Order: sequence, then C-alpha cells, then structure tokens
Amino acid sequence: MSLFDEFSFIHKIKPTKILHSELITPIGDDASVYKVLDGARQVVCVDTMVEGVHFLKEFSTPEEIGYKGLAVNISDLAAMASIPKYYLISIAIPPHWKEEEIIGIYQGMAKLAKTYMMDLIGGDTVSTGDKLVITVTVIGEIEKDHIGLRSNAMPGDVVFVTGTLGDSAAGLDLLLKKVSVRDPNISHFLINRHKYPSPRVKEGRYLSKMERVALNDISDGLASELHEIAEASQVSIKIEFRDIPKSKEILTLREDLIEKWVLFGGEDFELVGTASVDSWSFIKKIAKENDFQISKIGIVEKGPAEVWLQRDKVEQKLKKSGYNHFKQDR
Ligand SMILES: Nc1ncnc2c1ncn2[C@@H]1O[C@H](COP(=O)(O)OP(=O)(O)O)[C@@H](O)[C@H]1O
Ligand SMILES: Cc1ncc(C[n+]2csc(CCOP(=O)(O)OP(=O)(O)O)c2C)c(N)n1
Ligand SMILES: [Mg+2]
Ligand SMILES: [Mg+2]
Ligand SMILES: [Mg+2]
Repeated sequence: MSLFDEFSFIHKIKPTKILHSELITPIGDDASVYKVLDGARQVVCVDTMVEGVHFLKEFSTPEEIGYKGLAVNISDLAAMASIPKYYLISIAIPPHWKEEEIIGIYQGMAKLAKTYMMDLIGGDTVSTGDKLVITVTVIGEIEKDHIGLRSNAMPGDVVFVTGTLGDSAAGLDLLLKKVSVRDPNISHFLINRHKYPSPRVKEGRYLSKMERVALNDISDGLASELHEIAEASQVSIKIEFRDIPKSKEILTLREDLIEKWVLFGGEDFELVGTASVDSWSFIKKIAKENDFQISKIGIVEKGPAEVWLQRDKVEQKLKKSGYNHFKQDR
C-alpha cells in the first residue's frame, strides 16, 4: 500500500452526516465526546476480525467484510438488550490491500450503520505486514435495570433462541468447498446467512421490557454460549434438539452435518437466552405482533453448571465445544 496516505484516507472515510445530536466532537479531535441519557447505562464492546481467521478475500468482497465486521459487534450490543449508537474502527493494513478496497469495507459498515442509526466517531489507521486486521468498537446505551446479563438465568426459566441456527456454518462450509449443494437457491440462502448476519437488536429491545432476561449472542456456537449462561448463572440447562429452529434450506442437507452446524458451528449471531415462564407467554405474543422469530428450545433447572441435550428421548451431556481460536477440535 505504497500510495496510501493516512490523513487523506481519514478524510475520505469521515462521515458527512451525524445521526445523533448528542455527539459533541465527531472525528477530528483526540477523542470523541457525547452526552448520554440521564440515568442510562453505557454499553461498550470490541471485537477483532483477522484476514484468514474471520474472512478470506477469495470469497468475500470488501463491502461484505465491512458489513459483517460491524454486524458481529452490534450483535454483542443486542445481547445486552441495548440500543446501538456509535462505533470506532481500528484498521491495520498490509501492502496487498488497495485503498479502494479499504474504502469498500467502510461502505459495507456504513450501510449497516445507517440501518441501526450509528455514527462512526473515530478509529486508528496503521500499516502491518501480512494480514488485514479490523477492530471494531461499538457503544450503546441501556436503561439501568434491563440489562440482558448472562448471569440472569434462574431455575424454572424457559430457554429460547431467535431465528434459525446452523445456516451460517453451513454457508461457510459451502464457501470453503467442504460441502456442495445442487440447488443454487439453497446455497445462496446459506452463504447469505454467513455473510450478512442480522444482529437481533429489535428482539433484544423487546426482551429488555421483561423484568429479568438472560441473553448471549451466538458467535462460537449454541453449545458454547449455553455453557456460558449455565456457568454465569450457576444453573443446569436442558435443551431438546428437535425444538431448535432450523431453516428449510438447511434441512435439505445431511443430518450429521446439520447437527454439527446447529450445535457447534457458530457465527449465527442469533440471541440465546432465558426468561421466566410468565414472561415467555408475553414474549411469544410480542414476537407474533412484531413479526420476529423466537422459539423455546429448553428449560433451566437447579443443579451444576451443565448443558444437557435431549434427542430421540436420549439425554446426553453437551460438551462446551464450538469455535475456539486456540483449540480447533472440530
Ligand atoms: N484481550 C482481552 N482483554 C480484556 N478482555 C477481554 C479480552 N478478550 C476478551 N475479553 C473479554 O472477555 C469476555 C468474553 O469475550 P468473548 O468470548 O470474545 O466475548 P463475545 O463472544 O461476546 O464477543 C468479554 O467480556 C470480553 O470483553
Ligand atoms: C475463513 C474463515 N474460517 C473460519 C471461519 C469461522 N469462524 C471464524 S471466527 C469464528 C467464531 C466467532 O468469532 P470470534 O472472534 O470468536 O467472535 P466472538 O466470540 O469474540 O464474538 C468462526 C466460527 C470464518 N468465518 N472464516
Ligand atoms: Mg457475544
Ligand atoms: Mg462477539
Ligand atoms: Mg469467540
């Protein structure tokens, strides 16, 4: 990237329009300053995407990479039940990435940011040797008593998930040519689910109206995220394989692969959580009225922090397997 000029680049990616009037200093000073709602809580998190680990230039366009980079972060805000507001991008650029490709990444992010009313308020630009690294920080807000903590699960709760699971992992295996599908509509659907996850912000916001809700977003796989809730809440979780929602597209594929994708695949960016039985009746009603998919997949019980899977009337302990950056056991 010899023709890259850091300062003209920043000028090019600087947003021309600010969406939140609470923003006092946008890009251009040492840090960003904005007002927050009285009594509200601020929610901040960061996720990094690395070329070769999270995406490959061979099968993703810059816009797709940018979209997903922001989407996976918004998903963490959704998993706290919060309202997305701002984002910052730190990008380490190796020589084989052209400026127009980097701008493409920003365009992909900007498209999604508009949907969720998020302002880009800063970041950092550096050079690096080999792989592109994109670090996205997102900031949201939430009312003080309605946070979707992983530690909120209680015995007697219903366990639920949004959307359908396994599609993204199936889409990735199609892109990596580990599997093939004859019907182009099916492969298009699954690949799209991998490239364009829909952060469940709306769902998180409705769920935040409940008196208590535990939430986690599914980045490393359902089994792994359920274990995180079980450990944080010190409860036992029991789920039924049949009740896990699966798309009609994934159901056309091999059964053993479906099981692997659904339980351990990851990058679904759906929400998994628990709520009281009373809240659950209400949640089902709200979901119907507001057109979102949410399904009961199990129950929370007293007991050690374990996850049990019931399938064809056989119960087995579900291992905390899934995506692990330093231990690829699949
Ligand atoms: N290098 C790090 N330094 C400090 N905190 C970290 C680091 N990596 C992860 N964490 C924190 O550990 C927790 C679990 O991280 P992770 O599993 O990556 O979260 P998620 O899957 O929700 O993105 C989060 O609270 C995250 O902020
Ligand atoms: C080229 C490529 N190989 C493998 C994957 C699969 N993959 C990479 S990271 C990941 C898990 C989620 O990413 P992580 O950085 O762990 O997100 P977090 O849990 O911190 O939200 C998965 C399933 C991919 N998306 N692209
Ligand atoms: Mg998460
Ligand atoms: Mg995450
Ligand atoms: Mg992870």
